[in-house]
Amino acid sequence: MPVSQAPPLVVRGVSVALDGRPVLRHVDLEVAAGEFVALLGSNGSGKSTLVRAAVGLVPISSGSIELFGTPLDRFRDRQRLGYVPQRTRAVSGVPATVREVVMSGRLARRRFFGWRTAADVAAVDAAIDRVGLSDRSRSSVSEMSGGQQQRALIARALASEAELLIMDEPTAGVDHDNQESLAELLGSLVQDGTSVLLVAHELGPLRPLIDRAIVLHDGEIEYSGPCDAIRDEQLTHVHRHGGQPDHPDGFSPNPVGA
Ligand SMILES: Nc1ncnc2c1ncn2[C@@H]1O[C@H](COP(=O)(O)OP(=O)(O)OP(=O)(O)O)[C@@H](O)[C@H]1O
Repeated sequence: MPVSQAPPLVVRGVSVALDGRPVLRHVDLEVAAGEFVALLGSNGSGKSTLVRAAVGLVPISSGSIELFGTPLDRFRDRQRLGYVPQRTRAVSGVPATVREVVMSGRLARRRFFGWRTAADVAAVDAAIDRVGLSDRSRSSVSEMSGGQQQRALIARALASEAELLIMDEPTAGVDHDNQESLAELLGSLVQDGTSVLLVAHELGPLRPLIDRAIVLHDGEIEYSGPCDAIRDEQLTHVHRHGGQPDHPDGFSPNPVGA
C-alpha cells in the first residue's frame, strides 16, 4: 500500500455550528500514516460531527481540513478514504445484500459509470473474504446481526482499498465476541499500513490497538494522549472542571489495566 508523506488527516482550528449552535470549537486533530486514533467522549460531545466534517459531510465555519496533504475542498482521491458511518444511519431498512453494499465501495474508483470490471469483482470478493462474510455474501444486510452489518460496512471501505479508515462507533451494539473479531480485523489492517480514526464509547478489545486517544467534551478537545490513562467506565462521565486541558479531571495519570 502506498504511504504518502503528508499525514492522512489534519484538522486545524475547526469550528462547526449546527442550527446556529456551536457544536465544535477550534478542534485540532491529526492522524499520522499508520496511526490508530480513538475519538472518545460522552453523548453529544461532537464526535460524529467531527468525523462527518472530516469527510466533508458537514460544513465547517472556520479552520481547515486536509486529507493526504490536500485541502478537503480540492481532495479528489476519494478511494483513499474509507468512511464507515454509524451502522444505524447506514443500513436501517436497506434491502441490499452484502455483495451490493460492498460493491458500492468500488464506485469511488470509477471514472465513469459503467459495467463493473474483473478488478471490481476481485476486490469485492477479497474484501468480503477478509471480513469473514463469504458465506453470507448474498444475505440481506438488514437481516444480519450488528457485528455482521459492521463487517459488511468495513468490507465496503476495504473494497475501495482505502488508506485511511474513518469509523463512527463500529463497536456500538456489537457483542463482546464480535468486538474481538472486529479488533482482530482492524489489527491486521493496521499491520498492512492502514490508518484509522475510530469513534467509540468504550475501548474494550480495541484498546491494545490504539496509539492515541482523544477525548472530546462539549465540542472541545479535553484530552489527547495514551489510552492507558483512560478507563472505559470513565468515558460516560467525562466532566470538565477547569484545570489543564490535556489532563481532564477523573482521568488517572497512572496506567490502569484494560
Ligand atoms: N443535524 C443537526 N442539527 C442540529 N444539531 C445537531 C445535528 N446533529 C447533531 N447535532 C447536535 O450536535 C451535538 C453533537 O452531536 P454529535 O452527534 O456530533 O455527538 P456525538 O459525540 O457523536 O454523540 P453520540 O455519542 O451520542 O453519537 C449534539 O448536541 C447534537 O444534538
